[in-house]
Amino acid sequence: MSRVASPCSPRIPIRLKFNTLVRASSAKSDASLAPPTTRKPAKVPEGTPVIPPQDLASRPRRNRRSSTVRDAFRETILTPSNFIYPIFVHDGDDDIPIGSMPGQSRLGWKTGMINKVREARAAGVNQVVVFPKTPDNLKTPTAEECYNPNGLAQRSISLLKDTFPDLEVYTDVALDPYNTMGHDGMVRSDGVIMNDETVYYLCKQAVSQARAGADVISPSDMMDGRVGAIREALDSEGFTNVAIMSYTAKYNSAYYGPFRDALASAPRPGNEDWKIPLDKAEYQMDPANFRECLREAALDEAEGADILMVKPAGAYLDIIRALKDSTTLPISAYQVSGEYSMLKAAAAAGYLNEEEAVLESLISIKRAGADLTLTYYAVDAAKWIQEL
Ligand SMILES: NCc1[nH]cc(CCC(=O)O)c1CC(=O)O
Ligand SMILES: [Mg+2]
Repeated sequence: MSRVASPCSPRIPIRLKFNTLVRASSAKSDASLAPPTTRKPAKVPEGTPVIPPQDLASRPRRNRRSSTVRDAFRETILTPSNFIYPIFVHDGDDDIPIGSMPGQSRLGWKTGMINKVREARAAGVNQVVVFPKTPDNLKTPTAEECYNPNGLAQRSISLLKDTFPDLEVYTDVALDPYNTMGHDGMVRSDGVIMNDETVYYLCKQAVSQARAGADVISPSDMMDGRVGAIREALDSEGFTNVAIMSYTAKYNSAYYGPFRDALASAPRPGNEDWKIPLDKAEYQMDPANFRECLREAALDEAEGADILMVKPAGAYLDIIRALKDSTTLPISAYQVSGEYSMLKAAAAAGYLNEEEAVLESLISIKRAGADLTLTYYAVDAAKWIQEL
């Protein structure tokens, strides 16, 4: 009995010869299309058509046929040591749930923060990034509170390092949590966000965080030249071991909404006298653009960044892959508040299996090239991974 050639896969002569021999000696009926085996034959549903097998040299499904085989060939494995957990702190005692981010709270900077970090460490997550919620009365147009040695961020960093010396503490460098106008930089009356004046304060902010014990300074502001300026400021103060994780390709994204809610840091409307842009398009990147990410990456690398970040993550996997291929520096990606809240909302509505969808999103980010992932799911995901 001769086999039916598949129209798209040419016959391979050697296979045909072997096949013909086998068929010639044993083929008698349709039943012989099943391979000879001493194992009990599996049943097929009634109505299954009896057809000769396709003549395929390659059947990718062979490498997916059992969980042992799938485990053996899995390229991307999540580990909690790649996660960075972003925490929000406030200058009070109680933890205050964040409405737009179910499951996340503004933690009391003492007890709540320490308890949460202890829980994260128990799950294997030993890296955090700290975001302070500045009380309104401490905000100014030029954001001096950002480098207050006794500010909330500085106190929180200190307490974390005193309590957990081996915890890797990342800090946020930008003016928006301290700026009355809700921008990452200082705003001029014509609505221009001033670059170099802002960088001067970012350097003071970075040094104050290093003095408090920070391990990694993370500028999230997107001002030009800030990585080099911060590197120089840190070095000149003796902090040559403090690293910089630059928000290199940070896009002007709607997915930051819940975060701005959490910190009450959204841009405020201005007036005739003082124009305040209601978005961050002047400094964050246009989501429509790709090539700019390579330019930003080359600059940050030349200026001395230790880690390059892409943000957001899920909708920017092409950017993660491009940076990964353009540098030998480690790449991080930030699964931002909006990505978290979308997954939470869909899970709460019963539209998605939360654990499966979240782990898939994190695998995809890592597969795209992220060495580190900042995610509000860090602790949950670490626990799920341990249970797998
Ligand atoms: N410097 C601001 C900053 N740092 C981190 C985030 C967003 C993080 C998130 O959405 O989870 C933002 C928001 C923004 O740029 O407006
Ligand atoms: Mg830049």
